[in-house]
Amino acid sequence: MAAVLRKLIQGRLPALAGVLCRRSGNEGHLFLNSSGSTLMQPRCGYSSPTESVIVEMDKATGVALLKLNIPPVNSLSLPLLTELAIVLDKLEMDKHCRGLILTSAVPNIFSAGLNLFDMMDKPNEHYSEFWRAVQEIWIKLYGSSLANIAAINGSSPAGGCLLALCSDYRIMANNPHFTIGLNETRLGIVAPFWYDILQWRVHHPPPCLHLFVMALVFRLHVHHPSAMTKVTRAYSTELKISVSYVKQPINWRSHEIYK
Ligand SMILES: CCCCC/C=C\C/C=C\CCC/C=C/C(=O)SCCNC(=O)CCNC(=O)[C@H](O)C(C)(C)COP(=O)(O)OP(=O)(O)OC[C@H]1O[C@@H](n2cnc3c(N)ncnc32)[C@H](O)[C@@H]1OP(=O)(O)O
Repeated sequence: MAAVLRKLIQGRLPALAGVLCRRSGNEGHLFLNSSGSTLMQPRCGYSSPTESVIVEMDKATGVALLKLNIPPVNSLSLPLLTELAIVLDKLEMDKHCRGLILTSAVPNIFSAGLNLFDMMDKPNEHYSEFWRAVQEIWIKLYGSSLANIAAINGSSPAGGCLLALCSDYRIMANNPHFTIGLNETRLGIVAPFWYDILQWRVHHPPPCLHLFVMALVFRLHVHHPSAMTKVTRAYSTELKISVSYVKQPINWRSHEIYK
């Protein structure tokens, strides 16, 4: 398992899509266009520079690979947040989808955080709309019923880091040039109180979560699918417990865990 994770974080994340497609046989690529509708693409490897969120769905595993695709730095602009929200809604409603991996199609950058130009020289209505969109992504990702992993394949400052924190689990490429953290505090931008929830969860991961995520990653990479079936059977109880742990209620402050 350590070897699998090492592969993942040594810059091979983009290859994951290929792995998923080769494995599934009946794969499709789901793209969101600017009007919010999705287009199925029958081929693996297709890419369009105009699509801001690329979704590659592996029907065999029920895992969707989401790639942020707004060069140069995947900054979280209002249009990107809106498109991402639509994609998350669609996946949430897709009964075949069991999990998602959030990553980037832009080399060396996961996300540069909130789009700075959405936070300056705009009317107040824009700020309200923008902030609502930021909170919506948090609620959709953190509150999702799908298992979700952030595959951080590049730098991820500020809101990019927060975006990754919304996921159940994070794997970051081991590259000394990739940075992550809340650099925006230097500008006086302070994350709101609900950021505590994410921070707390990262520092106190439920023990079973590791097993659950390891199983998911293993499922994606293993060359013999039957091996995974055995693992799933052997650890079925742990997996059930994991799933119940993964999605802590958002109003978790009342949860015993916080007392
Ligand atoms: C959605 C979140 C949900 C979870 C929410 C949970 C809690 C949230 C609570 C609060 C959120 C508030 C806190 C967050 C605040 C922010 O995110 S503020 C944004 C702060 N971001 C930054 O400071 C990033 C600054 N950028 C960099 O450090 C670097 O650009 C880089 C990302 C490391 C990439 O470096 P490099 O490859 O060298 O590229 P360049 O620096 O040359 O940049 C290329 C062009 O991209 C423009 N750009 C960079 N960052 C942004 C940005 N954030 N917004 C808009 N544009 C950006 C940069 O200006 C360059 O443009 P030009 O080529 O010069 O035109």
